[in-house]
Amino acid sequence: MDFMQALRRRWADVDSLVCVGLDPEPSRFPHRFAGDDDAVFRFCRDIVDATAAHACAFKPQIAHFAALGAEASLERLIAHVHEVHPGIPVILDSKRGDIGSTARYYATEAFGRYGADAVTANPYLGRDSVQPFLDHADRGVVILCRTSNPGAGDLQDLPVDDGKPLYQHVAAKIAGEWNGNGNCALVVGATWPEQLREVRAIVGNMPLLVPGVGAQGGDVEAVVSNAKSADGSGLVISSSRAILYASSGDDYADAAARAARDLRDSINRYR
Ligand SMILES: O=c1ccn([C@@H]2O[C@H](COP(=O)(O)O)[C@@H](O)[C@H]2O)c(=O)[nH]1
Repeated sequence: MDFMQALRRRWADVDSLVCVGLDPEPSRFPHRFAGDDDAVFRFCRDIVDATAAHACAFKPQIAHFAALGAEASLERLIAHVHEVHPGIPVILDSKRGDIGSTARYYATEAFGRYGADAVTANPYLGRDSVQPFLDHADRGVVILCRTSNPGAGDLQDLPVDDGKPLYQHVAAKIAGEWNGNGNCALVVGATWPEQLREVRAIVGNMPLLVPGVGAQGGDVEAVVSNAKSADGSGLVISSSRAILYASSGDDYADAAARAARDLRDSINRYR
């Protein structure tokens, strides 16, 4: 089953648009992990196992592992998801973007080394820089369009040609030209509900990865109302810190499960 099929099946099977972000920060781990050499893997594994029933996808952020020298933990974590929770797609958030000859290696890193089902990519260098990812037709390529951060508009809102902002051209180009294999999705931040509405109008039913609820304060009702697809799905709404660190006590896994379930329920109220 390819990434898009797996995602659609998962939306339906668990009636959830929640993506659980995996952004390990050892200083925020519960005390029981102090001195544990394998803390990054074990903490993330516990979160995965506790939240899987409510998740349409998992999204590990590569810098959170690489900065700790914990790439091996990331490999094991993704293998764990595939082995213990088959059918839940893993989106590796690495936002890669480089000339084509190097991008080939980034594609091998994401899909070969880590075994991710999808990867985030930066379109700034143009189509040839994303093509090595697009060529993996069974994997998803989730391309930055209108990011969740405060400075997103610095470049992404610059008017192009007809006065429309750059992010709308990115959305149109990817939906119209880069999606020949049907494996593209876009990143649009939950913090920008109006832009979400604009992008949905441009891309039809293409999946949107939407980070920015939870710790960044995005409004769930506005996200879902403005950006759901025609059938009430189409969204991968990602939350990391609000789920991972819902409790710093020994109930961290149960608290994470409750946070993921509550987010699912709150999203479903507006679908
Ligand atoms: O526009 C973007 C693209 C990616 N991210 C990533 O999502 C998570 C958000 O974490 P929270 O704790 O839920 O705020 C993080 O890994 C970012 O790198 C994003 O926030 N915005």
